[in-house]
Amino acid sequence: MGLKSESTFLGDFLRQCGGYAVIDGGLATELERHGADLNDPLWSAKCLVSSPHLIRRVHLDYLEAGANIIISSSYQATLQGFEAKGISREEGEALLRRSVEIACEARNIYNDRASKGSWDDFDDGTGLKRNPVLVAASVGSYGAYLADGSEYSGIYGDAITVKTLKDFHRRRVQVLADSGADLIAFETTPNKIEAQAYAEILEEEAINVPVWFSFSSKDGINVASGDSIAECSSIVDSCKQVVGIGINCTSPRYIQGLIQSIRKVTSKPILVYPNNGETYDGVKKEWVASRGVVEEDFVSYVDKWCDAGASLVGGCCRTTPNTIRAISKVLTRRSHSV
Ligand code: MET
Ligand SMILES: [Zn+2]
Repeated sequence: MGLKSESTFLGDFLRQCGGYAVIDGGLATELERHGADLNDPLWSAKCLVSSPHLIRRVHLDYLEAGANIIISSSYQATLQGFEAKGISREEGEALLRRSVEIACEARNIYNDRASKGSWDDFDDGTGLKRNPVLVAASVGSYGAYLADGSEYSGIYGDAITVKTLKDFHRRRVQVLADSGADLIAFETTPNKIEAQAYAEILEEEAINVPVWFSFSSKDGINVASGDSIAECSSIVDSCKQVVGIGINCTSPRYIQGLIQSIRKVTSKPILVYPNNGETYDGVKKEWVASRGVVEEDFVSYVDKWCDAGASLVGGCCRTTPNTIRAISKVLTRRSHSV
């Protein structure tokens, strides 16, 4: 894909979707809901080895719920994490590619079913029998690899620099760029040095697939580490490969203000896929429900996020196909009134 097409890539896709696109919901937490035990440093990537059929099934559930973009199971799949498990470099790279293949298989099954017309209720009145679908290859942050919840603190310690982060991420980004995915999704980025590291890799490796960046926040003002969301967004906005910027795995109640801050520094599409408002306890390795929002509340935010400037909306941890179905309804209604 040439660079010129990258500049219109997401805009063209959004037009095809009617103005708004639906991102899928939590992958790892949905795998757990289906019985997978992800208490492991590889988290959802553990299923790449043990139960790829379950990953495909969850992707398919999200497509059937209306998702236009499904995100691969490579979030916590790192060559370093695989090596710690005795998985060789070559096998690790094959597993990264496999995560994208599984998502593509789910898309094929979905397209096939749709073309056979087995979902009669799917025609939304536009004559479109099925949703256009992109596969995004997930890249989780260095904090995700640490598997201690530090993608929500962004505090990596003094020993971690832009250089060490580049060394950490470079090969995985190259492999995923060549995996056949439509785009790369840098997810849950918690600080400025990691945004900088990714941006430099994109430039140095002349990565030629579109990418999006999403940051995590725990106060609705800054990214998780306390670095300015405007500054982080500006850094990535200047990369030619970047087709969208946004927020994921952050409480719904913080999203609107963050969209407004991002909008001030970019004209690129804004994407949001919040979690359900619970917080992750990295020590106990569990989600704490205290301030979670119920599904109806989550969905009641969607119009506000779109009014503030978001055009891609989905869910992150602890959201489900039901959440995505409800988001899809809101966005379909908005698309028809554009
Ligand atoms: N795409 C990833 C997932 O849904 C994002 C996880 S954020 C901690 O599993
Ligand atoms: Zn999440």
